[in-house]
Amino acid sequence: MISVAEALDAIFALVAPLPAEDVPLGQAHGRVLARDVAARRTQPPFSASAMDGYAVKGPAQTGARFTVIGESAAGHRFDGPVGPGQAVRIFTGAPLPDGADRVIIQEDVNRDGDTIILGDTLDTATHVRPAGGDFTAGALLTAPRLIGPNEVALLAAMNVATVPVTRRPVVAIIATGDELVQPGEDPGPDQIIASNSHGLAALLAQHGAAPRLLPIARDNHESLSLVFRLAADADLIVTIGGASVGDHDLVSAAADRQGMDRAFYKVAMRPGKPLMAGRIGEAAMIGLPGNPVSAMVCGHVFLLPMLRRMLGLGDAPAPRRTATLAGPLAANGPREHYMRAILDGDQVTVCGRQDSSLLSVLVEANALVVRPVDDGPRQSGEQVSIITL
Ligand SMILES: Nc1nc2c(c(=O)[nH]1)N[C@H]1C(S)=C(S)[C@@H](COP(=O)(O)OP(=O)(O)OC[C@H]3O[C@@H](n4cnc5c(N)ncnc54)[C@H](O)[C@@H]3O)O[C@H]1N2
Ligand code: MOO
Repeated sequence: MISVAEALDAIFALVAPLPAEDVPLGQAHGRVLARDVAARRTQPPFSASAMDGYAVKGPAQTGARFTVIGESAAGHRFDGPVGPGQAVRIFTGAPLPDGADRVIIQEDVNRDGDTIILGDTLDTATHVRPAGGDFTAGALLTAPRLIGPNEVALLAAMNVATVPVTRRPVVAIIATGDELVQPGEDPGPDQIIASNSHGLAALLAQHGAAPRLLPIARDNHESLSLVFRLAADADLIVTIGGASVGDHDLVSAAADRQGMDRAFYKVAMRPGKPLMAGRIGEAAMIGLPGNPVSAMVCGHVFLLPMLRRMLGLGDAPAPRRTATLAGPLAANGPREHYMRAILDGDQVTVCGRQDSSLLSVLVEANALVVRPVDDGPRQSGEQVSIITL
């Protein structure tokens, strides 16, 4: 059995960053910027007022008088210069008139017809936003990066209406097993509902993939071959279940029949031991264990890092941090253990039931405590490594 770190390295070697495609700005949220993008204009394109008030030129002291000669509003500039002793009524976002160097906020002004008299409590700020104060034409939003709402706003301000993003990885998800039916169907007496396939589809979609849930493959070679063929054009094929050593665990043999070039089988981790990975033709293939929590944990530990690599976001394991144990833990065995746990502030409580079939426990948990191989017993108050869910 190889270690989790070795398995992750082997998995990274199975995939490469995908090519870019152009999408309208309205579809860029949640995608990965594939190339640096240059601002197509300067923002603000002119010196602008930051406040509602009066644009004036020259020394502005308490009691000074200015004649109001016009108005500058956002979208409607005042045409012409402002000279000494003159003021232009101005509003936030409006172009600063030529000659003006300062905006006096209206709260600091008394107005009498076309004359303003500056009050006793003048602030010293100019309230002017210089041209290009945010960015200048040609300034870069650098890639790669995940495009969130803030990036969407910046790209819009840069007048970038079409955005180069990494193509979404197409991930075919194949649940396997005679015991499975889809949610909403009528299970027979010995059947259960396929769950982790749907959970993984959600996890992958949330992180930028295009998941495709294929029909459930039954525990025979014909069915498995048929569903594998449906997955042939995916970037990544994820099978669930049938990975262990039982008489009906046929995924490995079925993958071999599809010509799988195997990278590894079995990882020293818990849950997730019977994990396999390789390539089938143009696609990478990951075979996950069937236990619902095992599959979801492998999703966090292997699929998401793999997805980030395909999206061009680099090669890194699931981010970890430390937290303080709220209770003692027994020694760990020979497999790296990903224990479902509840993180509250800095305190982490490991859930009492760790069986890899318990989705209700996974839903209560918001973190995985990562126990190294052969980690000794841990006391309450000790620092442990965690992955947040
Ligand atoms: N003799 C041994 N038995 C087992 C070993 C072992 O080393 N020696 N390993 C155990 C471990 S660890 C795991 S994990 C499981 C994994 O087995 P498989 O990957 O072959 O998974 P299945 O047997 O097909 O299913 C396990 C379990 O999960 C349920 N399942 C499967 N797919 C789904 C799905 N899409 N949604 C919901 N539930 C699913 C399935 O009904 C089983 O209950 O093997 C141990 N055995
Ligand atoms: O590895 Mo299995 O995933 O422990 O339940």
